[in-house]
Amino acid sequence: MLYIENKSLDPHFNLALEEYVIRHLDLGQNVFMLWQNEPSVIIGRNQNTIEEINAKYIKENQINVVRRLSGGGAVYHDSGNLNFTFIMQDQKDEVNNFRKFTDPVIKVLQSLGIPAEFSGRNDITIEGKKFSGNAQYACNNRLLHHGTILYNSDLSVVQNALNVRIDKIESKGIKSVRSRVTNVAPYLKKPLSIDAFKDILVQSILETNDVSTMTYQLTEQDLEKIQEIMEKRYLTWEWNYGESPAFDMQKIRKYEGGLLDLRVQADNGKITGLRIFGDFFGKYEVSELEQSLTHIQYTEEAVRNLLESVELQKYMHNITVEDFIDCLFY
Ligand SMILES: Nc1ncnc2c1ncn2[C@@H]1O[C@H](COP(=O)(O)OC(=O)CCCC[C@@H]2CCSS2)[C@@H](O)[C@H]1O
Repeated sequence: MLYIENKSLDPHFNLALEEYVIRHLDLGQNVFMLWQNEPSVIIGRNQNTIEEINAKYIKENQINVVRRLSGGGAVYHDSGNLNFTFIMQDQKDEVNNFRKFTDPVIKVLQSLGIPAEFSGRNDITIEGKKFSGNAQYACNNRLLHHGTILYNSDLSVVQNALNVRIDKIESKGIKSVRSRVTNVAPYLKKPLSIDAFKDILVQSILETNDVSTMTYQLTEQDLEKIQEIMEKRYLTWEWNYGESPAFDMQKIRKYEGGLLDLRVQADNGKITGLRIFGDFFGKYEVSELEQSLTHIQYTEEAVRNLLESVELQKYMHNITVEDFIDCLFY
């Protein structure tokens, strides 16, 4: 097993690094990595991004939203959350064997006096509260297993960033399990910094006290390729939002000018169908507006541009562009 040290806190870089290692880097050995992100929501491969995030909170708090290659639900990361990744050379038959990868982590925690246990489908918990979610991705006969460890994250943000009014949305995407979460650090008998915890973890996984002899340093060439992957995928709106599966949604809100009721169908990040109801009145048929909004990108910017260009007041005398945007996106 080789260790790749990675100090980046950029989720786009970190997910591109994982992809680079599993798809392109051949070190002739299995690889282990530990990494942290600045505040980010990491969306599962088959999820509907818009459904998983609290868009308003995410914008106000400048939280990144990035989709990963592995399946499963949406999770929140900040620098108090430690991620671990195993990339196995030839592990077809290990797919879905989560315990093989969570057991070594559980062992370390137990050695620190923490009653951690594997639970359910893909979690590690303490006293029934989740602190680690795990997911896998297989490619070219290799297997990537990664998991989170909430060490000393801001748990109030976890709830806020992922908090969505699910009742308003019906989706074909996979919904996250909104389970109760906890940090690890408060359970330690003696306080330990996240860096010290990292050292203990990597030494245990690599079964050595001298990690440096088993550490691979990324080369300039590696970094260039990671940068390429990052730009082609993880920094694009198309990947992070556009990949979302089709969904149907109804949003009803009351504004100063009256009720607004929007029914939206979207696919691949585009609005594919829209009906507008409510107690507004205008000079023109609202179906004209519905048609203009259909087939444009399902982004705040695209919708705002369109609404401003058609003079919304012609169709809905008493509803402002801001009301419409609020109803559709927040
Ligand atoms: N950081 C973190 N760690 C553990 N659990 C979390 C976290 N953030 C949120 N949650 C809780 O888990 C559920 C989602 O659980 P669910 O089981 O739906 O999804 C997962 O666990 C996916 C794990 C992906 C791990 C990858 C490893 C590196 S990149 S991301 C969410 O609604 C919260 O209640």
